[in-house]
Amino acid sequence: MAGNRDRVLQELSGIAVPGGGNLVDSDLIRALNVSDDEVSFVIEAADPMLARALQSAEKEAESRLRALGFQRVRIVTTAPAGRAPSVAASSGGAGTPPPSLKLGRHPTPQAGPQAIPGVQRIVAIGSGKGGVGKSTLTTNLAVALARAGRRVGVLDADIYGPSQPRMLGVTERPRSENDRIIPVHAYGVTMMSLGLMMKEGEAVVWRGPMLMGALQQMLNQVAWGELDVLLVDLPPGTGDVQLSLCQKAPVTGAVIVSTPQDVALIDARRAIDMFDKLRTPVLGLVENMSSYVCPNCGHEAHLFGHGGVAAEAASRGLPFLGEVPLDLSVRLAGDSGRPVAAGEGPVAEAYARLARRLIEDGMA
Ligand SMILES: Nc1ncnc2c1ncn2[C@@H]1O[C@H](COP(=O)(O)OP(=O)(O)OP(=O)(O)O)[C@@H](O)[C@H]1O
Repeated sequence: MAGNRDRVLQELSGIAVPGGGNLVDSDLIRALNVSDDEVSFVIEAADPMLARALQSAEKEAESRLRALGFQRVRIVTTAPAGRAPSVAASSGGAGTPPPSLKLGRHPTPQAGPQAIPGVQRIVAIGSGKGGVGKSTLTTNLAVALARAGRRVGVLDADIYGPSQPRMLGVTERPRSENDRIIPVHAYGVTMMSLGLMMKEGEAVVWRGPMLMGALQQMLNQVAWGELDVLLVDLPPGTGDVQLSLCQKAPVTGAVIVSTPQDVALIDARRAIDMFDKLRTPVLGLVENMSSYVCPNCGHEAHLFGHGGVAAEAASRGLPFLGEVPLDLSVRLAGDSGRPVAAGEGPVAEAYARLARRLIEDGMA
């Protein structure tokens, strides 16, 4: 009950913590769940020493909440096992001291979505299912938009599998200047990715709050400059990153990518429902791997079916933005860091059509 939750927060804000402040305004409470007779939450400390120092605050919270009438009170105090990975970014040359940037800190309290100065629109590219080509679409759409004269940025928020650096052929590390991260540029696109801050293959082991902190830094600490549109490559599914993005930034809307297969469409529906719940408009659907034209005989086959995404869009009253064929050149280009949209041919034209559609509809 909302009233119970407010009472719990009020009680917790009366409990002082070492170093000043209280449990609530020091942003230590996570996963608060309140029902009629039960309350549970996590106190997340920045390090194990602080976690130990917070034990008396935990005890006090438990007895105060029991005194409020809660039958069951479950509190867990945790701290990250290791230090957050620090940024290995350098200004390029060997021997240059690394800049004082650290990604993966806890999120700083923010009253609501915060605009990025100079950035006109933020468009999230999402999918319900992994591997449907969301990152490939983001890269190529960005390149096609840049070729059409738009000022485009790509924020690679696919935190568990950042692939924008590889697909845009970028290996240089971002620089820092006055505590700001200077993004990199390729094919006319301004880009920033966690993948540029980590060694290749290094798994990101951050948990929810640190992920949110990293995303917040990528939105607000990167010097994005003047952009008509910032495309955000989301991780697949419906999780913390999607939620944080819509809470921390004024997202113009989301484009959902799916293959025509039923299983992908089921997951795409989940993604659409999630954006509805987050009150982020779904700007439209894109069908990827739509058709396959045999390079030898020219026969067109529909390996994953065809038209399913357009039908889904029609049944939901959402715009169908267009389709991209299944073509070996897309993968080869992505793997070699030379996006297919930067060249010529039918696939590059498919991305150019999508870009024109977004521009005409005022989304980019
Ligand atoms: N239209 C296409 N034709 C051929 N191959 C494609 C096409 N679109 C994507 N691919 C290939 O499919 C694979 C998955 O694509 P991609 O990484 O973009 O998917 P994703 O949805 O972003 O996946 P993830 O779940 O990792 O975020 C890649 O190897 C990519 O090159």
